[in-house]
Amino acid sequence: MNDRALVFEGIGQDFPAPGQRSKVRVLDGISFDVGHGKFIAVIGPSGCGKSTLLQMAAGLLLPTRGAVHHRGRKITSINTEVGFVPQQAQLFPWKTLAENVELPLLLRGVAANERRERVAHALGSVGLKGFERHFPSQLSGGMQKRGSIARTLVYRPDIILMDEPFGALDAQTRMVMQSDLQTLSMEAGATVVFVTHDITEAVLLADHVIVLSQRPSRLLANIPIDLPRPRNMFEPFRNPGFDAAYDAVWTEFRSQIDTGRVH
Ligand SMILES: Nc1ncnc2c1ncn2[C@@H]1O[C@H](COP(=O)(O)OP(=O)(O)OP(=O)(O)O)[C@@H](O)[C@H]1O
Repeated sequence: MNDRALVFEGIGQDFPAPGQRSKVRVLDGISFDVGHGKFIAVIGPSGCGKSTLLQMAAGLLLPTRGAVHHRGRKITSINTEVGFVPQQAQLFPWKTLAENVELPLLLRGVAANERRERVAHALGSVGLKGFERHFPSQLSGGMQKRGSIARTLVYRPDIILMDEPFGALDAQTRMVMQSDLQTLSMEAGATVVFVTHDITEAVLLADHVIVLSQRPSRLLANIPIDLPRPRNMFEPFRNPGFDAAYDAVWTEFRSQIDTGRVH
């Protein structure tokens, strides 16, 4: 199991339902693993438990059944070796961009010289060199998002967990961010688990797409995406093999959308 960065093994999660005696089963027998340096996208209908899986990898929540292993070690408490970029990642408004990005290093007791170097490098890698002294209110939504990604990259986590990080961005900014993320993860050989609702985004970014069903959520498919890299994020259909890969994911996903539709 040590040769895998992350292993989800038979994960089940029941949550208390307000006003009811019985619990709600959210996840049911989910198993998949994440190889070192791989980019995994998790896709599934709203409320199926995608964020819940990420929280388990971060040790913020323990599964009702099964276990998550990180480098062969069962996660039983907060996992400080992963970086988490949540849906609504926010920078602290009273701190400058550089101070925001520096924060995880301060908390880890990294020396001032090294902090400066690593902050400069992280900001450079997300294209924010020159904005160090800006406050978040002086940055666009996309730049703030880049800042929150830099804040995660700066402490070099073993695995990066991203929960719909680009969901709130406009379409153009989103494509630029997807392209930047691909470059970053290719250069750094990063291991990424990326939650999204967007099939195109999943297919363009991932090495494997995990498709989950509606609640109680089961794993419908684990689809390898073998398109050559770098992939063209701006013109998805120009990537050779994109149509077939999109079809493979859509074929699994569509049944989940049809059954949820109100007629
Ligand atoms: N701490 C909790 N207590 C009770 N129920 C919870 C808790 N956390 C999540 N849930 C429930 O578990 C289900 C899955 O939530 P989760 O946020 O993981 O879904 P998701 O697939 O990420 O959804 P979305 O795509 O809409 O963001 C939801 O029905 C939610 O209400």
